[in-house]
Amino acid sequence: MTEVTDRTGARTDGAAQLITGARERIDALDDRIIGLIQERMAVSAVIQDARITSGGRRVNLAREMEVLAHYRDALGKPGTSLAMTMLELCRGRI
Ligand SMILES: C=C(O[C@@H]1C=C(C(=O)O)C=C[C@H]1O)C(=O)O
Repeated sequence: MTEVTDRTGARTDGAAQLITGARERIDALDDRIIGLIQERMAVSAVIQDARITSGGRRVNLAREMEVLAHYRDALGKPGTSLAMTMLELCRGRI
């Protein structure tokens, strides 16, 4: 059993190679997801700043309900948790 196999938890070299390649794809996907979240945070900040400058409030709960429903419809109940975390990243804690 090679060192690669130890790191993956696989019991065969073939499985270890498959896992190593798939993990590289996951790391690349995670980089893209993080980049998209950072892009979303920047766009969200533009909206919040415009609303505050106009005399409004940072948070708009009706819109947040739409965002939460969007994620729940696509991903199920854990999608709601994911969206809540993302909203916190975008507008801070409320
Ligand atoms: C970006 C907005 O402002 C806030 C941030 C939101 C978001 O990041 O999706 C949603 C609603 C608001 O609480 C908006 O009103 O669209």
